[in-house]
Amino acid sequence: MASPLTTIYMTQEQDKELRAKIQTRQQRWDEAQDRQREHRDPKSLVSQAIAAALLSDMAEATCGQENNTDRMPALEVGRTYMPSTSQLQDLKSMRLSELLLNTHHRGRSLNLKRIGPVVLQKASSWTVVEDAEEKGDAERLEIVLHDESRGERILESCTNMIIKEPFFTLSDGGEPTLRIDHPSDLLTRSSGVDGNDELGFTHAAKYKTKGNLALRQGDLSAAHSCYTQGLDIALKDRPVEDDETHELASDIYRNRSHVNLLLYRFDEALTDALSSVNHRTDDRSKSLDAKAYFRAGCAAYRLEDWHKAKEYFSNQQELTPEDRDAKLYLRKTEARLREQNGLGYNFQKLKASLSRSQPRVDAATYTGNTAISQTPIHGQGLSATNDIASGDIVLCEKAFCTVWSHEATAWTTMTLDIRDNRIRAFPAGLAKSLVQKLLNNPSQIGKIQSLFSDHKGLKHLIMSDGKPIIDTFQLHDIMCRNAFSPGPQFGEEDVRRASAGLWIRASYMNHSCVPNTTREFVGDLMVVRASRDIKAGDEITHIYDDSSDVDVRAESLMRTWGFVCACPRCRTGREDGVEVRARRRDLEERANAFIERENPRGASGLVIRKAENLVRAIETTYDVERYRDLPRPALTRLNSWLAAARARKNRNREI
Ligand SMILES: C[S@@+](CC[C@H](N)C(=O)[O-])C[C@H]1O[C@@H](n2cnc3c(N)ncnc32)[C@H](O)[C@@H]1O
Repeated sequence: MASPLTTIYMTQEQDKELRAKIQTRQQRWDEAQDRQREHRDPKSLVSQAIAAALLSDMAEATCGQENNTDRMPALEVGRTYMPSTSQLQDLKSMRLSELLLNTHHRGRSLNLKRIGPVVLQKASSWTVVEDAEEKGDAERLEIVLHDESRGERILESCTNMIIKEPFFTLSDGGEPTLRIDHPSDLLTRSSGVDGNDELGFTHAAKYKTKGNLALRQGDLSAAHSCYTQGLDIALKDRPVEDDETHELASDIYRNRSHVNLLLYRFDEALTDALSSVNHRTDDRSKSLDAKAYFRAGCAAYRLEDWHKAKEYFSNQQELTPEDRDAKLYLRKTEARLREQNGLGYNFQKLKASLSRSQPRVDAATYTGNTAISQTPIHGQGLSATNDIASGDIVLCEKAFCTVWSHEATAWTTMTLDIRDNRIRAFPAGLAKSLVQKLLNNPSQIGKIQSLFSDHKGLKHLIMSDGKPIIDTFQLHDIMCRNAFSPGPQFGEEDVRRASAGLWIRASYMNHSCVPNTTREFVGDLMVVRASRDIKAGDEITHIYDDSSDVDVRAESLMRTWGFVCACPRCRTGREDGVEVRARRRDLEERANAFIERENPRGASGLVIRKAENLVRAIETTYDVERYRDLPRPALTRLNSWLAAARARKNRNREI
């Protein structure tokens, strides 16, 4: 995506191979349908897992990163199903031996124990599990794509787990498997933390101490578990009015807020920090409350709720007027509020703050010139709330989520979508980061769910057993229709690990081949400017794919966004006929080769005349009448080259 998401064009051979690889699964399916569910010997399954784990470790050690598209993991997509939205208490427990192949066991739950190592593959992780209560049988359990929580691999970090409404099917390799696509279908109890200690106040204090120790050792997940258990005990057994318990609970909330900030769980960090505030007037309490407000402010800042952040940092400053952090963060928050209110960005400063290790800007989103509304082009879109002059900012949006090609989290996978039989490049790394961010911060789920996608999925946030329900198929389709690439800002782009991001407000902009805006990126800040005067009420459009040839553009618009563009430019382009378009493509290629070869600085009169001849030749491929109000993109680069060469020549003459 100079355009949208990086398209990886595969050779016919590669395309055939990939389809074959994915489709052998179908044959295995047909074979498996006839098979009775066999007894699965735990020992042999565990041995398979050990061998596979060793092999995948060796592959990792010897190959490192794959270096061609063949080796990109391939996923079949489009076989969607809903995540479980039931509470565990409403599900009837079942045994592993009752599983039926190709079945979603709705209304049931499985209590399992991991008995094998975890085999880590790029697109999934799998292990071996047995029934927690009925030994003797075992099955393969696989998490597709999203085996991560709080920065830890989920399967590796737990031994006991419950699957809600289990889906028993075949893996890509044809193995009967308990498959988990939606992270909320799996409930785990973290290993290493004993939840069955004697209850009582002294133990809540013990958990606090254990949590502090885990925090010092950098084990954030364990620290979080300890604090949570400490809070459970403290709040369950003693009335909160009890002073001692109240103070202990406050301490644990404040500490857990700190851990949550480190875990990027800003929703809980905010509620924890506010729950810990005591409003007492002695110096010690004031200082602890100031600390809590600082944490609440940081959480609100990361959630980009600038008004709340300002309120909390102001509360902190009131309690501890000399605190330098409070002053610094108040200043930063006020700068964000100015940006949000349209009082301008310091682009120079923002650009200077960027580097490969810091590719994201500290800036707010400004959407003031736009409104979301129904549009004639398609569904919802953006319209201008006031007149915007050519060159002025329409909106500036900080990405909700990005991954950069040079970051470890970036990776692209190839998908074959069985709904339209098309192969696409999918930013799987971005998908994982997005799921993680939403699981960590359920308050953000609604705005993502409202974005356009083909798979409708869930309409609003549902919490179940303390977890937000995430429909990963819905997120997959949302990403396919809305993600963009911020381009190669920090060095070469690697197609196997393409940079990609999601900008929520900008996602509402429909495509036009004659758009009224341009977009550029400053790190993860998308800056959209008017490319001509826009009147209040006009729809704001940008170009999803700017290939100059109508067929190339149409293929990309259909492959990536699933629509046929009916604009005058596409209509006129098609009317040109095959021969004229082929001639134009050929001339454009010659023009591009010319530009690569010839430097406009110091170009001789002869070279300039060559460029002028090429311009004239390309112009003959555009019918004057039909193209009167339409752009002629095959000329854009060459005309810029000519303008630069002539300007240089004139300057030389003046000297
Ligand atoms: C990023 S969304 C744009 C917002 C979308 N209209 C909505 O209702 O939220 C992209 C999707 O909008 C539709 N779309 C955008 N521009 C279009 C156009 N010029 N013609 C037809 N459909 C378009 C396509 O379905 C595309 O996949």
